Amino acid sequence: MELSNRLFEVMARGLQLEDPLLFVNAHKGIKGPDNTTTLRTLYYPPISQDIELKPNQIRCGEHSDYGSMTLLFQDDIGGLEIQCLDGSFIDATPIDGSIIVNIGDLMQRWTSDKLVSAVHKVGIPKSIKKRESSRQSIAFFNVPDNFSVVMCVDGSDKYPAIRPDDYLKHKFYETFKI
Ligand SMILES: O=C(O)CCC(=O)C(=O)O
Ligand SMILES: [Fe+2]
Repeated sequence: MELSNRLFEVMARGLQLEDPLLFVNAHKGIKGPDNTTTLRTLYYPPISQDIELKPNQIRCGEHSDYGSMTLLFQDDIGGLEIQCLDGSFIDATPIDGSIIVNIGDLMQRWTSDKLVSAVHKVGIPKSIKKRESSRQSIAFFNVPDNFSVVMCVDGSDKYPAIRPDDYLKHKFYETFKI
């Protein structure tokens, strides 16, 4: 949480916002009932050699995270890939002691596309040894408070103002059509 707040402040200062704590303040309810920030551990079971893989088999499908910012801790197995602006994917090769910072969709809306949400997926490691090991990652999905309003910080109307909980409902609907 402390690290997220430091990064939120750095982002706001980098964007030269009038209020450098704008993003920090929109996450103040993080421990309460009106904030859906989540810490999730993700376990990918080992893939033994006798398992038949489909062509282009992946461990986690292509997506961007819907919140403001995700801090992602991965082990040394690898497989995470990030999409570049030209549409190709590059490996986010694990670096010991590092954390991956992914911008989420709500931050992209908030900053009128100045910060772009990172499309990513988890593929199968090429090395047999790594494939046969399980993979563990931990994601800290930051989401602004339900009652905050995400509106373009540059004063434009590129995206209509939206509450994070309404945005989540809209995303669920788009994904599952329920
Ligand atoms: O396990 C990973 O490295 C990524 C997981 C992920 O992207 C997600 O859960 O949103
Ligand atoms: Fe993700």
